Amino acid sequence: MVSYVKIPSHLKPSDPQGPDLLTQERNLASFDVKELTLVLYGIKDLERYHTILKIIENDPVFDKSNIYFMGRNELFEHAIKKEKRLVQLIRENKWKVEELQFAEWFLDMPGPFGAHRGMFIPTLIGQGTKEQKEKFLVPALNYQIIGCYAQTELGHGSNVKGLETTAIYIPETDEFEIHSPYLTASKWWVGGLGKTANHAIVMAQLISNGKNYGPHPFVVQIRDMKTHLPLPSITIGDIGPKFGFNSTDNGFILFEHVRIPRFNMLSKFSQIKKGTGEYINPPNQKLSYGTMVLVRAIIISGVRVTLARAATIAIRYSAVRRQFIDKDEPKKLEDGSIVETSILDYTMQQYRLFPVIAQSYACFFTAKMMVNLYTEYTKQSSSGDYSLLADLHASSSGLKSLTTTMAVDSIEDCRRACGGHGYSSFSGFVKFYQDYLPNTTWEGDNYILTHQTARYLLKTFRQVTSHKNPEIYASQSNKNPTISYILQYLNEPNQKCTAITPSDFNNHEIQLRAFKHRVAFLIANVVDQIDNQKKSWNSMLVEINRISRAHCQYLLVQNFITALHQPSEDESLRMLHNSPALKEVMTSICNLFVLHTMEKDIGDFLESEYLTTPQARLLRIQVYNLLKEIRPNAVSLVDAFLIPDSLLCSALGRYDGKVYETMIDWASKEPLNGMTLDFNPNNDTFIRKAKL
Ligand SMILES: CCCCCCCCCCCCCC(=O)SCCNC(=O)CCNC(=O)[C@H](O)C(C)(C)COP(=O)(O)OP(=O)(O)OC[C@H]1O[C@@H](n2cnc3c(N)ncnc32)[C@H](O)[C@@H]1OP(=O)(O)O
Ligand SMILES: Cc1cc2nc3c(=O)[nH]c(=O)nc-3n(C[C@H](O)[C@H](O)[C@H](O)COP(=O)(O)OP(=O)(O)OC[C@H]3O[C@@H](n4cnc5c(N)ncnc54)[C@H](O)[C@@H]3O)c2cc1C
Repeated sequence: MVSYVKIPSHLKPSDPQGPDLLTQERNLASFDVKELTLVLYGIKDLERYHTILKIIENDPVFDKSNIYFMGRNELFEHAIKKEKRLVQLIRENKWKVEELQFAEWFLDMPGPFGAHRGMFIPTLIGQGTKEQKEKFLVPALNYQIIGCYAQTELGHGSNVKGLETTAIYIPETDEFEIHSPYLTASKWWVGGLGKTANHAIVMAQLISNGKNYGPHPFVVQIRDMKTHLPLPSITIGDIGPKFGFNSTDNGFILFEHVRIPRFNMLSKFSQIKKGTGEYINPPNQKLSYGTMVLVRAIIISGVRVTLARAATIAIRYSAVRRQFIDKDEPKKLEDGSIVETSILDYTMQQYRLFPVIAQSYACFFTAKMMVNLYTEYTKQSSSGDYSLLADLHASSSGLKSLTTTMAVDSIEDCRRACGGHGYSSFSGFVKFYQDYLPNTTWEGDNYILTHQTARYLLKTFRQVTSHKNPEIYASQSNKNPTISYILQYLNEPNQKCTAITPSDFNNHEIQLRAFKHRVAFLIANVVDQIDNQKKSWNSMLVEINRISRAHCQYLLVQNFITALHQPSEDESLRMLHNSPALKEVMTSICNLFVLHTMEKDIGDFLESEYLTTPQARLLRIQVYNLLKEIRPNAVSLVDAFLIPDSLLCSALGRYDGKVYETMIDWASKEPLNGMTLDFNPNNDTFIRKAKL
């Protein structure tokens, strides 16, 4: 890229230690960073990581050096080129999902084929029959057709049952007629629809013989395969500029009595019989919502790397950045000179940032749990057993809500912790934050999703308590954490925390009891208000949100603690258990995650009377103790995430710590610097290109 400003060559580094500060930090580590990286990725995935990264970093099409200077059209064009190149690479290297996941992560650009891979293909796999897979999935996998997932409408997104697009069965021609009766029925927000896709999975109200059977998925060809123009009676457009995600063409579409063959209704679970229009019920009414459950689980699995990325930038920058001389503990160099303090040494900075590292590790263990639960569900459902669906839906909804909210809050916390430079695009936070933000809204608004989890929790509580002998559920409590904590609460509703010193709060049994007691207490309270005090659902929504959050925080805590203690067949966990140094640092991180989470929601723990006010003070002291304990390992803990510089795309978070050199180098490439100002105030075109 062209540099428009010549930087004077006489400049000496004002901080002689400069980037070496990171080396010094790295020397403080109490554990082997490579070993921890191996735990996080596993041997096979780490090999994949390096292979794919090399390919991506060496390909000029994926070059990101210009990315912060691009406008919408340029971004979109760039994204299309990347997508095409990615497809070539998939073909050339025969990449499978495992490789593709790394490639998409490293590319770090929401692209117009994202919904094709992330929504269209999974829906065909999950909801199509064998014949439908042959017709649609095979060409989709070969990129001969490009699809999108058109569910949300201008007027309805969260309320899927309220969608207005209709699919009416016409027995005479054995077709469905897809129609948008109102403006509000216009499909809206659909990724890849605006300019790219030629097929769509359209969620529409299925109507046969005058009866409405609710939303079902239909495959609709929307553009001509040769001209790429919208097919007759179909209106398509891009929805316009957005908060972020501008490299993707989110679109809208309206249908005017568009006919499609009956074959195009995805019919793995429910069908319409030819001619009679008879509806065949699915084994479970919610199976047509299957894609949402899968994608929520995938989103949860991705949170850990989002948090890791934010923490990496903020921690490295905080180690390099110095402000003020700490009067009580001035920082001395070997030659005795006093230098300003690294901002990472300020306890407030640690309090803001170390919990983000801890959240990332916590999400790592819960992602494993989510993948296991989803795999188990897939296994059982393939033989017709859908009994795990309710559990899966409840935990994936609540965890998607909790973890993505945590992620966006933490990205912003990390950005602010970088001061003024955090506001520059060069920090690596701006586009990252903008593109990540929709995760709190898509695949279910984060507040709406907590209703689903709470529904399940209340139902389980009522089931257990209404039984004459609640102990009947004891045999299920091993597998079902909700039943386990409800039973514990019913047996001992007045449990008290036994901690008498700050370090007692490191006891994992005390921690687990605190979370279990708190959530069961809150659920019991909501059940009482709804069932006995006859409060309406709406009047309880704040509490509904609170119990979902409390339940999911408990899951994160439980998964972390279990991972540290329980013998496991899992390769990563075995490596962790076999290394005392790793176990020690992970235990500190786990304690920080648990106690910081408690401290943030201390009101709940006091209200449930598990904690006393003096104990709440002790807990806070233990949080401060943990910050001190973790401080020497902070940089190494983020290094272990192994987020490559090419992905971070950050002047602040670079591995080598050359923050200031990069800031001015990138600033010199700002295209505005290649223009001169015309000072004539009467001239409208006051900016013109410089002759460089
Ligand atoms: C390689 C891959 C890469 C992937 C990259 C990812 C990129 C991603 C890019 C993403 C791009 C963005 C793409 C996009 O954004 S695509 C659009 C996504 N849209 C949404 O997520 C909409 C959110 N809304 C809903 O899901 C529903 O309308 C809700 C759930 C709110 C209500 O629904 P409804 O009003 O119908 O139900 P009800 O509340 O009366 O409850 C009735 C019963 O049903 C049960 N129930 C409800 N739902 C489910 C379910 N799903 N599975 C199993 N069960 C379910 C429920 O527990 C209850 O059970 P019970 O209590 O009666 O027993
Ligand atoms: C970048 C991006 C990409 C997207 N891609 C796709 C796509 O490819 N395909 C697709 O189909 N959709 C897509 N979506 C749409 C997305 O799934 C919806 O926006 C999302 O499901 C939320 O629905 P909504 O917009 O109708 O919000 P609304 O439901 O209108 O929510 C607005 C507010 O009202 C509150 N609210 C609503 N109902 C209740 C209630 N009952 N109780 C309490 N509070 C309530 C919500 O909490 C929220 O705060 C995308 C969205 C974005 C931002």
